[in-house]
Amino acid sequence: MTQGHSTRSVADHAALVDRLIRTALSRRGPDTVAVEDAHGRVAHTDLRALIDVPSFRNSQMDGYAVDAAAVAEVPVELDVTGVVAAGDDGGDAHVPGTARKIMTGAPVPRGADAVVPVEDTEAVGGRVRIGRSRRSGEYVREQGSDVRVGDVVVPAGTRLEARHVGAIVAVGHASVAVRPRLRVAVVATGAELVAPGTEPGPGCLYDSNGPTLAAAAIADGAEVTVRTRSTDSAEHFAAVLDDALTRADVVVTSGGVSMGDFEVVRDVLGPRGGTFGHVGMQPGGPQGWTDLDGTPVISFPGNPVSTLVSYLIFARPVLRDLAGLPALRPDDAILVDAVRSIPGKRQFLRGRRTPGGITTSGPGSHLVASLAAADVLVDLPEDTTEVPAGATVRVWPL
Ligand SMILES: Nc1nc2c(c(=O)[nH]1)N[C@H]1C(S)=C(S)[C@@H](COP(=O)(O)OP(=O)(O)OC[C@H]3O[C@@H](n4cnc5c(N)ncnc54)[C@H](O)[C@@H]3O)O[C@H]1N2
Ligand code: MOO
Repeated sequence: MTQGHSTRSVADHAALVDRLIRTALSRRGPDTVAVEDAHGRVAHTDLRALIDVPSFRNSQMDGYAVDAAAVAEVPVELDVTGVVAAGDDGGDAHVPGTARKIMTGAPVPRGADAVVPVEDTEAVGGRVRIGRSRRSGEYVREQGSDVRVGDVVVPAGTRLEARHVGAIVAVGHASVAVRPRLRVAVVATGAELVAPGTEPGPGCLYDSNGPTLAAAAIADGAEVTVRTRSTDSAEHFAAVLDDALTRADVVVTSGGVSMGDFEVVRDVLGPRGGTFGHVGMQPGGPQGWTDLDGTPVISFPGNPVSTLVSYLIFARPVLRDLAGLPALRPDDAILVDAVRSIPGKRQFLRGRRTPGGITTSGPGSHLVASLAAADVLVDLPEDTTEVPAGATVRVWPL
């Protein structure tokens, strides 16, 4: 990608960013975390059962443990030989032709093979009248009927949701090996930028790209370990960058990549092996990337819409995949009004779903409030120049 000459395709640049970020993360080994901290992490290996579940035969109902043969003919009255509660051991073996009161989850006494729910019984002194017959196995949860020792309970690569955490605890794990979480440094550049909550001087504005990129990376499962700003001084940017490199697997920068006199990102990273040029899209044309001894620096253009669209197209898919989050898929939708597109560039318009179809906002890359009002990106292919009202277009969720 040579400045001003060649233009890379969106797909080529996306593949490059994907490879750089995956390679960077692959240098880190798995983390081991307590099961309490495993939610939202991604299983590094297949998680197998360390014990059978259930680990002992137990009752599915509050009722009476019996041998099915004793209740084949009903009604019948049986002697009650005791009570088994959850947490008890199974007690003495069952004597055929008797009943033992039993609670849900309590071990079924050896020799008993069915449970009659309490609703179908009536206590009569020290005996119980059984009003309904039950077959062998009814309301008995057999050992290993859910999972057996050694079975895979959660495959490698699964993002651990509440249900997975419950299952891995139930099968005996106290800690779990998970993929490392991608550590992202966000560096916004520009002499004009001020922190939220401070008074912008003349010509200055709030740094909205830094918080945008950090929020987006967190939403896509990464850990944002550095959030910082640099002026357009090469010394300042180099110092900020060198610090970020010690704390992150990937550095994302915004601004300073186009053709002005103060393009600090390009000026500092170009001599360190960076590549800066154009990708055939709008917004987000100017892009850069640098491999700093295995830590990729992905450089997005500074316009707020360009920064976020660049992130969504180039970084979001790989971040979501590394975090075990499902890939976002495009839909087809109807355009309310006709739109134009720049020939030779893939265009991403900001759109909003309405009952009548997708409405679009202006194409300007500074329209940060219109961006907030949008909920889809309308994806127009390179060869499109005009799309009439009522046409079907491809839209991505924002
Ligand atoms: N002669 C040319 N000029 C420009 C070209 C070009 O090809 N030739 N490309 C234009 C396009 S497209 C874009 S996009 C921008 C990209 O410029 P930079 O990446 O160098 O970004 P800056 O100049 O630093 O800033 C652009 C714009 O965005 C505002 N900005 C920057 N950072 C932030 C931030 N963190 N939060 C909020 N707003 C930010 C900045 O104030 C500028 O208005 O270049 C065009 N020019
Ligand atoms: O590509 Mo710039 O990103 O059009 O505004």
